[in-house]
Amino acid sequence: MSSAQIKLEKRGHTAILTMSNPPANTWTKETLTALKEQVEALNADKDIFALVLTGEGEKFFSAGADLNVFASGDKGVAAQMSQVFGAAFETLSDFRGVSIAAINGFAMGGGLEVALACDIRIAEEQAQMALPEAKVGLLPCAGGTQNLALLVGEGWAKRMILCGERIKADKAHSIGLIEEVVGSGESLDKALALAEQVGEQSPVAVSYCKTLIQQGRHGDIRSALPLERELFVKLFDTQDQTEGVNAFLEKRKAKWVNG
Ligand SMILES: C/C=C/C(=O)SCCNC(=O)CCNC(=O)[C@H](O)C(C)(C)COP(=O)(O)OP(=O)(O)OC[C@H]1O[C@@H](n2cnc3c(N)ncnc32)[C@H](O)[C@@H]1OP(=O)(O)O
Repeated sequence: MSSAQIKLEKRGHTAILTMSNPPANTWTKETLTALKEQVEALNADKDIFALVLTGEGEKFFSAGADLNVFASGDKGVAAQMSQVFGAAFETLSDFRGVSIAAINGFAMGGGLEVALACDIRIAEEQAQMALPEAKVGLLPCAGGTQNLALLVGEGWAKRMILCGERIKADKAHSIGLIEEVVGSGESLDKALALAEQVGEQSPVAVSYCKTLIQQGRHGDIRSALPLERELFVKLFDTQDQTEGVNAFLEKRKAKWVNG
């Protein structure tokens, strides 16, 4: 199910979602709803283990919310948009497989927040990132104030959010905002290679591990540690558990059924 503004391509066990809303791949109610629906459909597709999110064109990953939407100063629009942003990006965060942002250009505001909702971020050397909402009298309402600080610490999060500092890919890498910098035009290939690596792991085990990491992030270690033990045992209800161990012992590649 492809949509005009969030294009979908499947390659093996990986889905590529391309934000396509020229000129700057901005977010509107429609593009956010399309993203949410695409991720929900991928979540239900047992053959998909990873998704890669990128932007169409060479200049923009995404410049964030379409600022035309907020020009009238309508509070009802603000309430609706913040809900739609939250629903879309939380659905992405909760994707059962691994999500990888291939940042191919400017990632600004909600364009960086969507990358923060992914599990892994790879950026091209020319990419630039910012949460510049306050510069236009707004604030990051799609997870940015929380997720950025969790990744890079409060100091850099404050520089980026309170001072509006825009950073380049090499700086983003040095502060831990992205995991890798690649050459211009190479982010999609790199993300696909990582997604292929994901496909070598048991998808159920990956999904449980992700749940546990999220639990540690949003909850506390006292509830995450017993859950770790519980999900470890629960893996033994799956075919993939016996398949994984026996494939190793028989010196062959595992064939996952995602169950
Ligand atoms: C909860 C979430 C909230 C938010 O996300 S609020 C929005 C946060 N994002 C921003 O503030 C970024 C705004 N954009 C920019 O600052 C600049 O762009 C860039 C620095 C990223 C690039 O600058 P340059 O290279 O000079 O390109 P250009 O001419 O500004 O952009 C090309 C076309 O794209 C339109 N555009 C860019 N960003 C947005 C946007 N966020 N909303 C609406 N339009 C946007 C421009 O206006 C222009 O259009 P035309 O060619 O018709 O003049």
